[in-house]
Amino acid sequence: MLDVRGLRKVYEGSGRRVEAVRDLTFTVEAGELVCLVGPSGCGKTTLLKCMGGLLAPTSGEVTLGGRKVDGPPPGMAFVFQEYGRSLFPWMRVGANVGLPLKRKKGLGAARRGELVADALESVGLADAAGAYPWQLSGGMQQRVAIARALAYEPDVLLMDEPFAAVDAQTRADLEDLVRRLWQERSMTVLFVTHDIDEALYLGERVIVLSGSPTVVQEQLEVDLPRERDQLTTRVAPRFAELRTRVYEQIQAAKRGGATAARDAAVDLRKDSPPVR
Ligand SMILES: Nc1ncnc2c1ncn2[C@@H]1O[C@H](COP(=O)(O)OP(=O)(O)OP(=O)(O)O)[C@@H](O)[C@H]1O
Repeated sequence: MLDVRGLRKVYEGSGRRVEAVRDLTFTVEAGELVCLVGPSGCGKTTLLKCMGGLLAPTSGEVTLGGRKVDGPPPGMAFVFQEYGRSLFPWMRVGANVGLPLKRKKGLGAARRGELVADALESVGLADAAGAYPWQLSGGMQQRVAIARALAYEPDVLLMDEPFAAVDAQTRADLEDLVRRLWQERSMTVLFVTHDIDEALYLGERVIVLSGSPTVVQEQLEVDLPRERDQLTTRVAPRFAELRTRVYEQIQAAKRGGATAARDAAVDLRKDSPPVR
């Protein structure tokens, strides 16, 4: 459904040339929850911006439901890392959440109000509509950002390291929130993180990226039970095996770039879960 083919992105300008993404090809099926994990600076944000039509690739293409993405597609919503910057401080929470709905044609004020209330309810902030973002904690502000994406009723939700700036306890709660919302709302979710444990806890599939210039190093199915729990899932022997495997891949990528990483992938595949 969401297809990335031969995606390459080179930044040029100010006497600097950076090949951020070299050659990325993968597919995310409708209704999947896929995590992308890779070392810092490997081009994860660049990739998401290209997927969301916010940045034009140098070559290759992204298609959504067979249509080429060349601007933000209807039905796609984003949640970024910097919740502090993504919410307008002079608008109340309800107005922030309702803002993108103005892009949806033919939506009356009453329906907009329902969608906002429903989204805030979904993230446990039903009573916060009248507050200003700066009156809320960091974790609550990130919930507001998630509610704003949900109110839009997206088919596809792109999340770019959304929990990097919150404390560990809040992060665990927000991870559980994402899994619950994904199950309840049947959305396609693509979640970018540099945190291996987070990728494995959340994802049904994990795509491991190499260091920059980036290629897809490996994709693995997360064959953990669908019902996950912060206590039991993270200490399961299978979770530890998967974590070791992804960690090895990322280390190989850092040591020797994409080629060494692909060699490591071949070794690891001998006793591995299904790889697409
Ligand atoms: N607008 C830009 N102009 C020039 N170079 C850029 C631009 N944006 C990103 N880059 C470069 O592209 C590379 C990938 O950056 P990107 O932010 O996509 O990586 P990332 O994996 O999201 O990083 P991190 O994990 O640290 O957030 C980096 O070398 C970065 O300096």
